[in-house]
Amino acid sequence: MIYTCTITPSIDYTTYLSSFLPGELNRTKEVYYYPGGKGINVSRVLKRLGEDNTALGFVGGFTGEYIKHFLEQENIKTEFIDTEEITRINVKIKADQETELNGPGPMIAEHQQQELLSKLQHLQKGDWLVLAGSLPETIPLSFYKEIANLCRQLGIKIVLDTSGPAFNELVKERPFLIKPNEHELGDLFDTTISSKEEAIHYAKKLNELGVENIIVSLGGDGAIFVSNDTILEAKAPKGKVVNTVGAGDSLLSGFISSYAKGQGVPTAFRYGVASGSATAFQTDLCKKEDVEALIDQVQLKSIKE
Ligand SMILES: Nc1ncnc2c1ncn2[C@@H]1O[C@H](COP(=O)(O)OP(=O)(O)OP(=O)(O)O)[C@@H](O)[C@H]1O
Ligand SMILES: O=P(O)(O)OC[C@@]1(O)O[C@H](CO)[C@@H](O)[C@@H]1O
Repeated sequence: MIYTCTITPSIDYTTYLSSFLPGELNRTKEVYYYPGGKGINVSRVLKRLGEDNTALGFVGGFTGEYIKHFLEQENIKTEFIDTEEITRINVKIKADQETELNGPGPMIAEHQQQELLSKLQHLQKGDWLVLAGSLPETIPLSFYKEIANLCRQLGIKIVLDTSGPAFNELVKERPFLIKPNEHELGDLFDTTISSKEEAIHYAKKLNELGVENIIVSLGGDGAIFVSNDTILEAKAPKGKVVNTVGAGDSLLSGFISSYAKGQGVPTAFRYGVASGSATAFQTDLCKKEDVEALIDQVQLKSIKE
């Protein structure tokens, strides 16, 4: 079974305008209220690609209820822990540029952290745990390490798509797979990544530190895959970009859904990149048929060191 865990979910209030003027009253006609947060996006895309999964994490208030209800409507199993705080609403403004306003994560009390650990103790050998989205600094780093240790003891594949100080610590715990974008990869090494060669160089360093598989997403330029014995470059399909929110989460979901079925890395990576682009080309997250329509347009190249 695949589990996702979103410590900081959101409702993504997504609106489209022909132009956005900061400091002015902007009236908008096209709005969407999507359940969001990276792990939740991964759950939604996995389900659309045919993978049953369970969404874990913390939600609260009327926004939390909305998220639970939305996911249940999509037949996604949820086992959220209730917070006393209202789950944040993130604002995504799509005009000539994409502007995002993400709220802070919730305060998670000690007993709520323990509740999550107890749920994780029921995972079985061979299960996957995708820990995705920002990790609040109000939770001690030791908690995230406890999660990683538990997964190692239980034989669970841990996948990380996160950022910040907790991410810096968690990469040392030898996760199975991580998916930074080029900025997040740069932040890990206190540097700026400005070329594919640099992305490969730093991804290799992570591999040497014990991360088994690294996917570096490069937006419209596609992505890089690095493991012990493989370096792949994938060029993304070209198309009209509508909303890139969740494109990285879709890339991860596509990769996991294919890999978990026993398909090899090149097939899974190609499927992942097609999923990321399929999401970028529409308002909501991609569906299976959108991904399959793009597969043949993903150009894969093996890179020799
Ligand atoms: N402009 C684009 N054109 C085509 N494909 C795109 C574009 N932007 C993103 N993608 C696809 O989505 C994948 C992930 O994109 P990106 O690197 O922007 O992820 P991210 O920064 O993690 O995004 P997010 O955090 O919003 O999920 C890319 O590898 C690519 O396949
Ligand atoms: O604030 P975080 O947790 O870093 O990112 C949250 C978020 O921007 O990421 C998702 C897209 O990847 C959105 O659904 C959500 O609003």
